[in-house]
Amino acid sequence: MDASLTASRNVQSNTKQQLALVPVIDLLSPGSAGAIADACRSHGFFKAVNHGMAVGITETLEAEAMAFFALPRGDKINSSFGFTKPLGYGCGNIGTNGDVGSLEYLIVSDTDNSTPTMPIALCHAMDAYMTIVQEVAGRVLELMAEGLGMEDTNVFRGMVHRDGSDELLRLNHYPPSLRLEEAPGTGFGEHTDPQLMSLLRSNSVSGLQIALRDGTWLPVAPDTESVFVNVGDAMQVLTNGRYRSVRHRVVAEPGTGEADVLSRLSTIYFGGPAPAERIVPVAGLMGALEVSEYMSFTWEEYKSAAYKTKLGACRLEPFLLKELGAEETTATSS
Ligand SMILES: O=C(O)CCC(=O)C(=O)O
Ligand SMILES: [Fe+2]
Repeated sequence: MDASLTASRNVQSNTKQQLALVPVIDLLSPGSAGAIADACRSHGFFKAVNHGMAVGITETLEAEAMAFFALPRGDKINSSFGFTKPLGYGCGNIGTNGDVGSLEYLIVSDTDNSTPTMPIALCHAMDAYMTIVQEVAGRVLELMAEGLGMEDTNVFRGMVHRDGSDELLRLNHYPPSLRLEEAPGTGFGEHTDPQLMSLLRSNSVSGLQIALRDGTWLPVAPDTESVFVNVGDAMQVLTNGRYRSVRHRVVAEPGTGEADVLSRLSTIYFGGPAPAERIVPVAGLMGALEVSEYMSFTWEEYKSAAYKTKLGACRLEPFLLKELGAEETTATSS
């Protein structure tokens, strides 16, 4: 066989194998910025180790969250009374457009301090967690900029860590008792996160899957010691498509015997900008002749458009500048 053909086949199959693995990045290693840029381009997702988050704080949050979700349903509903939707407690629904999932959740915002009747220990645990997760988010956002060779490595971090920025913390709990008869297996349906990026931690119960670029689903083994990073839609636009948001979902495992008593608990930090922030490709990143792939919009406009769609919709699609051609459009919306 032609040696160059064999070599090219090997490269293709190596690339496929590499894609099938979740990139693992040591945030303290000297090459982390480059490795993060590669992962954000290829997967829009990676696992961060050596992130420096205090174990005690994450364990306390997990314990307080489990205690909260163990409360009677009425108490959980009452405890988030006063929150403006989508903040607060919810069960079975995801958003307001008919999406369902086998989970209950609690969403709080960093700027909305109206936590009227939530258990005080849980509030403290969430505050403490928010402080440490924001530090990791800042570091990751800086490395994301550095990996693109940007002169100002504070651009993304500055958007998310600013007065009035839209930072959320979400606790998701998937008890076997909530498994859906009408849509078995649906823990949390496939979607991309709209923000710049999300940081996800979970207990040791599996379920998270990410979509690779070829559309295949890759199960992500849970790892209680690591933080998983999702590239969000806003980052895709800010980098004019260099970094791609990742489609992901949670599959509710059928569970047998022992596994039936295990519930997945995940904690997700979403790093979004202030409502009036304009989401356009960062000027310092654009080549001389490069044009934006997207219309100009504010975070507020994007968020309200996203909330009107079904969870699995390609939410960036309506903002694509179609002149780029049909092929480009299809590739970007995946
Ligand atoms: O609960 C999980 O593990 C992931 C959920 C998720 O993707 C989300 O809340 O946006
Ligand atoms: Fe998500």
